[in-house]
Amino acid sequence: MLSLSFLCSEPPSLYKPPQSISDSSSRVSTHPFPFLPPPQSLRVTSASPANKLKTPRKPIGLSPFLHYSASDFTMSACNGENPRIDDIKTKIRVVPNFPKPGIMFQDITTLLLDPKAFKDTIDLFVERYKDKNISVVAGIEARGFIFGPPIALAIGAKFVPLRKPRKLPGEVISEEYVLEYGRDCLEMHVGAVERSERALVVDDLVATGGTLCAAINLLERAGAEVVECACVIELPDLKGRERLKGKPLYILVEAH
Ligand SMILES: O=P(O)(O)OC[C@H]1O[C@H](OP(=O)(O)OP(=O)(O)O)[C@H](O)[C@@H]1O
Ligand SMILES: Nc1ncnc2[nH]cnc12
Repeated sequence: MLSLSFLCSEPPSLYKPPQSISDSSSRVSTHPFPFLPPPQSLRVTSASPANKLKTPRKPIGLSPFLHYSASDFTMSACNGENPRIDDIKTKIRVVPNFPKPGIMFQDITTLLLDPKAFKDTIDLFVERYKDKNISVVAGIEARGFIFGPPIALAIGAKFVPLRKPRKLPGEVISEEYVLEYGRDCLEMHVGAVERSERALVVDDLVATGGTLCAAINLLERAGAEVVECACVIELPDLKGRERLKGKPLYILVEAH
């Protein structure tokens, strides 16, 4: 097996612990759902470099936590996008101190329990990418495998899994990267992507941006053009979008 390994650049700043965590011994607290903790101050946004190219972003002040722009309202055929995003953000559980102390873990498994919110999530991405001539959706293990395939099927693109080391059986290229809580590596099958293909990278969350950076590097080394990266959640305080080599990032929800 041929394995070429490259190391992504260090993140500009790693995770800063939250100012107060009420329950440091337990990972789960209370929530509107009996079994879920309360949502953090999640801010809803569809801002991305791609949007900025189309329409200047102008918050219209619906709420201190909801930042909409004119372009947000034009991205959906019936202007129903923001209620959908509002609902999606309430379905994401925040688990303090997982997988280690100080991390506020954004848990999308609770979003998956709600078929409407899960479908709305996929639909929002499909509406954005269906006419963008994308031939490859590259999903990042593991949670990018949940959102990537339904998007790929809906827009008529192939799905390419970007996997953790030693999971793919064929010849691979590899990229190492630095995480919010450790180091890791992504691999892609040689031949899965052809030169000049237009690729979308999908994951559940961008934190430091190291994972997306590694994914972009893999696709570009194969000769593909990375059109955009798409995630459900961004942790903007970690400035991950600054590590994406100038590629646009589209997200549904910001978490602080
Ligand atoms: O922007 P970054 O700092 O690179 O972090 C984001 C990545 O971290 C999480 O995956 P994780 O590595 O925890 O793996 P998992 O999906 O297999 O749990 C998340 O699903 C992203 O892939
Ligand atoms: N805070 C977080 N929640 C969920 N996944 C993550 N990956 C990196 N940071 C994360």
